[in-house]
Amino acid sequence: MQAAGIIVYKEIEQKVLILLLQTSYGEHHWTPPKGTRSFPKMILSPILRHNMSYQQVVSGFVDGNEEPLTAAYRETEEEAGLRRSDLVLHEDFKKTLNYFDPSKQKNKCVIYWLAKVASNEVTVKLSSEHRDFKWLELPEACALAGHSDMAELFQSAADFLKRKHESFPAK
Ligand SMILES: Nc1ncnc2c1ncn2[C@@H]1O[C@H](COP(=O)(O)OP(=O)(O)OP(=O)(O)OP(=O)(O)OC[C@H]2O[C@@H](n3cnc4c(N)ncnc43)[C@H](O)[C@@H]2O)[C@@H](O)[C@H]1O
Repeated sequence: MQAAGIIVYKEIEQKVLILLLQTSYGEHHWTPPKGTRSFPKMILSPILRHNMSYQQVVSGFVDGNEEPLTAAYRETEEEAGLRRSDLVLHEDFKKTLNYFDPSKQKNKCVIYWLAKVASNEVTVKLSSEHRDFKWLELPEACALAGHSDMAELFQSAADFLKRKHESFPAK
């Protein structure tokens, strides 16, 4: 099972705050916006949100896979209400998590990108799949996500940003 998502963050007073969403189902766990490239979403979402014709969508589906980054953007918009234009993507950050999903009894592979909000004024709008969201500093985000591989991912994102800031020092 393949999924894709985006670690969305904002910077306030030189603090990096990571966006986590809490599911409204199951164990109510917290993750960044992400999701599986599922058939119903692929069919309905472009039709409803992007005015694509049914034929365009079906031919895209039959032709192969939705690009993982496209899926990551789509999931972020569906789950958090943040559009592509609300985000500034770090194209050189891309990491994969592999784990066993106990609820679906399947191995899962999730590709994550990293993006900063274009403006700190953006508003998160949840879908019915989530019941809460938080912007958290690294230690709190790691604790709430609750999985060591996710904590390592957040840490590698923080290290990546630190290196970037160091290579572009403030004047
Ligand atoms: N328990 C449930 N009850 C009812 N409906 C449910 C359900 N679980 C999923 N659904 C349905 O599935 C839909 C969403 O499915 P998807 O469209 O597949 O979206 P997703 O965000 O990838 O799903 P999910 O929350 O299951 O995945 P995650 O990997 O975080 O989490 C999957 C599992 O892996 C664990 N996990 C998450 N991240 C992990 C990590 N980094 N390492 C190890 N385990 C991790 C989580 O704790 C969780 O147990 C929902 O709309 C809902 O209808």
